[in-house]
Amino acid sequence: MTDSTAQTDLWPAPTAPAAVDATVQVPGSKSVTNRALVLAALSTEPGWLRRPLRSRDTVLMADALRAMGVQIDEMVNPDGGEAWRIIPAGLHGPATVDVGNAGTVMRFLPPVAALADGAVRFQGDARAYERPLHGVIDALRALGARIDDEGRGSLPMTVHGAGSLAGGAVDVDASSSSQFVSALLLSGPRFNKGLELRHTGRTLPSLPHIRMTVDMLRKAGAKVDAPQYGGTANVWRVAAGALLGRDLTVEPDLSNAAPFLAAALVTGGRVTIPGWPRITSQPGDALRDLFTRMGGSCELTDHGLTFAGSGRLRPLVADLGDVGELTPVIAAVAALADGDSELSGIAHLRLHETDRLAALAAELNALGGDVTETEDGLRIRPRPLHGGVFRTYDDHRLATAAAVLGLAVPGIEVENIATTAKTLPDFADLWTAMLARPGATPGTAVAGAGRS
Ligand SMILES: O=C(O)C1=C[C@@H](OP(=O)(O)O)[C@@H](O)[C@H](O)C1
Ligand SMILES: C=C(OP(=O)(O)O)C(=O)O
Repeated sequence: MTDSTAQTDLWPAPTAPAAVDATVQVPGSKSVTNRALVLAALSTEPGWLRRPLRSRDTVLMADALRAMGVQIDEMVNPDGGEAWRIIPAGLHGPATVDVGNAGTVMRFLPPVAALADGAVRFQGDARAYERPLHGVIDALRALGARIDDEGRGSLPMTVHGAGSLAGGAVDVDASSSSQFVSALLLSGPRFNKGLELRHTGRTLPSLPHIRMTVDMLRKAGAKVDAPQYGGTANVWRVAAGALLGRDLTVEPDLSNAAPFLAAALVTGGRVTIPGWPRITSQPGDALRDLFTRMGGSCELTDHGLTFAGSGRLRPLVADLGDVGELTPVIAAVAALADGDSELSGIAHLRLHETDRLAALAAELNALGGDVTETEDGLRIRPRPLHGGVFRTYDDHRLATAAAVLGLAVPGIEVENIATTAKTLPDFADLWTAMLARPGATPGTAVAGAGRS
């Protein structure tokens, strides 16, 4: 959780002047956008991506694919947002890929590079060199790829693509990141023998994200056998075959809806997220259940999701292993609740943008909280909190979690709010606009036993 950012760049988190009453248009899903870009690049024909997320992670993905020969034209979508036209081409090196600190770019693209003709160099932010990649590197080597990582098992590295990859059966321990599985599955149809992937690890985080991968592969025409989730089977099979170009409209990013829904919960207000899908593989859909358990209620209609707080914040005892990326905002709400929370199943968060368990404990405790790390999660005992600097460790979800706390705790200054550009560049403006809504009822109390 090294903090490389100077503390001079501080954003005063606004307190909620009243119960929020707002409609928030949340931009497109990072996970869907970056999967769609990879699948489109591997297709046999051009495709469209409508309302894609434009953020640091997705621009890095698009630029990396362009560096390997894919054409991506950016246009205005007639129904709003942008439309990206993706025109696949023979993938080739030499190329350099900047992964930034995007797990999706650093894990999903090495298999694509193995299919390219030529050398593809991977580099990125300092933190990207610490995040695990061995599952992808070892698997690709077993499937026939040549990779020069100077024995590190992590970035930086060069994939020496041979224009094709044998493929076949491989064992992968993906207990440190589900993205190892998604990465190999996404390129699997283009391997000569397809792919048979057996997960050997004791745990497998973020299953909904793997389900999203399988779902999007099938919609692109791939033949995929997936284990019954929740069962004991652990083998995925992808048949070799062509991927079809699609015309896909990207759903709003439901994980990025978390801070806005949390605002309804914390202020006893109401927030509507238009376009919330009725059926989705996004893990953020679990917020409907999790935040209802924490004291709110929700209604899902054809217009979207309306979530209302009750003025009361209940603690949460939950295994968040499926939905790890929701943890920082949930932890912020839990720190304001009227009882002790226990969040488990999230040891792998130590390997995310920063060590999220250490960072959340340190920053909440610096404001007067009582948070301890457990072997696989956090124990959060609400205490009266006071203002102060909330360090964000270049982690977008630490920054949005701090904004949630700031609604109820005066004087919180968020370091480097601009780090939200990883997945939600408009965050600060959306937040301010949400709080300025004329529908707000002045004088409504803000919930939270933990605030000062
Ligand atoms: O495949 C994806 O799009 C993601 C998978 C998850 O990664 P981990 O399994 O490493 O947690 C998640 O946390 C990340 O934000 C996005
Ligand atoms: C873990 C996350 O990102 P990444 O795709 O970089 O793994 C996240 O967005 O919470």
